[in-house]
Amino acid sequence: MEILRTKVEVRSKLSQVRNSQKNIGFIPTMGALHEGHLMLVENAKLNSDVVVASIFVNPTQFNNVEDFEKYPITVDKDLELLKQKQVDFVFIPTVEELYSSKSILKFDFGYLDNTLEGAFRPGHFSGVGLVVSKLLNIVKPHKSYFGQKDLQQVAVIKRLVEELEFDVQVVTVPTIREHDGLAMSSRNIRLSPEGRTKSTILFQSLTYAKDELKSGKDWFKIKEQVVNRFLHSAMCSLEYFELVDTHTLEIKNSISDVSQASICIAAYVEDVRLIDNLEII
Ligand SMILES: Nc1ncnc2c1ncn2[C@@H]1O[C@H](COP(=O)(O)OP(=O)(O)OP(=O)(O)O)[C@@H](O)[C@H]1O
Ligand SMILES: CC(C)(CO)[C@@H](O)C(=O)[O-]
Ligand code: BAL
Repeated sequence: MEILRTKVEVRSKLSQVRNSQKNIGFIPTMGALHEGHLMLVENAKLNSDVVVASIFVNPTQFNNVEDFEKYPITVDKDLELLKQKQVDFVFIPTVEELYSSKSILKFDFGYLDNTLEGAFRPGHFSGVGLVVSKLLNIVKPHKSYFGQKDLQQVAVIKRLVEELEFDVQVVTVPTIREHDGLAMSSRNIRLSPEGRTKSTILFQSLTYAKDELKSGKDWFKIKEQVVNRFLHSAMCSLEYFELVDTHTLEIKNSISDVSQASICIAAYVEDVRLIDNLEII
């Protein structure tokens, strides 16, 4: 496995790969790797000749300074895991390397910027759009892999790729969970043992709502129950709990007029903000 730190190195190594007619699979990450990230790598390994991962905690996508400063960093362990998975190249740029000039470009993803994550994290998707555009332009992969855990991010990136004509296929990989259902996330390691136990409320709320919806219960009643459950749970506070069209992320009040629906949740457990979602149909 080769570690690349500059854009020049990445461009030079990967143009050789492309010239030898090999396919490149790319997994962008912010590090603090877990089984969810490794599943993206495994998918890439199955479908590409050469696998490239990046580790970069992108400052422009953080709307909250404390969240940025507390973002877990475990580079040595990450490199060990990527090596075990036989990743070919890892790109680890510094902030100066990717943002050599202070960016003035902003992305506006319209509706996607004003709902769910967009509404609670102003500027977040603009930062994601910016860094993903940079990474795709530097790595020029044939396929790029993203987790379904960040459902809205997938919608944003698909839109970015479509509108800016990036020549890449966006592949979505299902969410990998802990044994008790908690979606794996780098931020989980910030939870105290008690917070970790309480954090199952997210997945439990999703599965409860899915079962109730399937048995015909009214969405507003289900949502009320979930809101109440959070109000009675010390350490946990709900930010949103919404039924959406899986593709457009449009908010729905029932599953009667959609072909694919998901429930999306964001909640704080202690001071850690967690998100998750579950496909309903
Ligand atoms: N549990 C998971 N299952 C599948 N993919 C995941 C999972 N967690 C993260 N990913 C995907 O891995 C990629 C890199 O994500 P990132 O490095 O932000 O990790 P993360 O665990 O989502 O961290 P956090 O949510 O704390 O920011 C993204 O495409 C993300 O959707
Ligand atoms: C796609 C991404 C690597 C961009 O920084 C990040 O948002 C993430 O890890 O999901
Ligand atoms: N995986 C999402 C990245 C973020 O929370 O900023």
